[in-house]
Amino acid sequence: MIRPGWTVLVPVKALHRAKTRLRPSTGRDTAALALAFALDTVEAAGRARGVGTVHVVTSDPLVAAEAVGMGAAVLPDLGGGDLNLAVSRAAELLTGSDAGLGLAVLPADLPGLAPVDLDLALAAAAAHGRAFLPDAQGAGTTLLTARAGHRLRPRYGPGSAAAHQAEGAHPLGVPAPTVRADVDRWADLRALSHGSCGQRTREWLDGHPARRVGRGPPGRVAAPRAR
Ligand SMILES: Nc1nc2c(ncn2[C@@H]2O[C@H](COP(=O)(O)OP(=O)(O)OP(=O)(O)O)[C@@H](O)[C@H]2O)c(=O)[nH]1
Ligand SMILES: C=C(OP(=O)(O)O)C(=O)O
Repeated sequence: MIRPGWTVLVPVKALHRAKTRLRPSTGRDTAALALAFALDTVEAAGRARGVGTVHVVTSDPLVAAEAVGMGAAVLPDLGGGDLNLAVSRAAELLTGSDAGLGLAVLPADLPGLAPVDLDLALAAAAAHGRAFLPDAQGAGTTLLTARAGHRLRPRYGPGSAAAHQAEGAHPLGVPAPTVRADVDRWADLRALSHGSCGQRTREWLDGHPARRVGRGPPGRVAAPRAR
């Protein structure tokens, strides 16, 4: 059942292939950390008032099982390793049965995501047929939205902010730092305060004390350092 509000797609790469840029810092635990990031992202998205339904797009059975356990829906990854194709095919599956859906794509690496920030970004996105939120550095993209009747046309990858703007998506300038703070490298994780991370990410960090990240006051998301 699709609840009123934005239908959120969270693409999650197969864990054994995920977060390769973190491997130098985490070694074999990268899969467990990627799972923690993903589930914390899904949990926070589900708590945003403007979100109706969260769909995890994945081929990974463990991710799928955990997502269902959290009350999220799961869509198959039909992208064959291509993120943009995975997102587009998942969107087609949803809009094929309900053309009235507003869709929002969130990467699964936002462990500090605050529902209030996501609500702020989604409220701004509602004013545009298609919109996107650049990542903290400004060159990439985290949130990508398409109102009902508009196609997402995802262009994730290097330089995706410019690519999405070139495709006619409106760049959102709202102050929603936790929606922009995707974690690709260890420096990104260190820029988050321990208290602002989701529970699963905190538990992973607590299990790896040698790698404890910055200890800003709970809830503060420091401006991510340059990557
Ligand atoms: N379902 C699905 N999700 C993907 C795919 N590629 C990337 N993602 C997700 O898209 C978001 C951004 O992915 P990347 O940052 O490019 O990949 P990553 O695994 O997070 O990190 P790296 O391996 O270091 O590039 C993350 O949430 C990934 O899980 C894909 O082919 N299929
Ligand atoms: C996928 C993207 O970036 P990253 O791989 O750094 O998460 C993006 O910004 O479009």
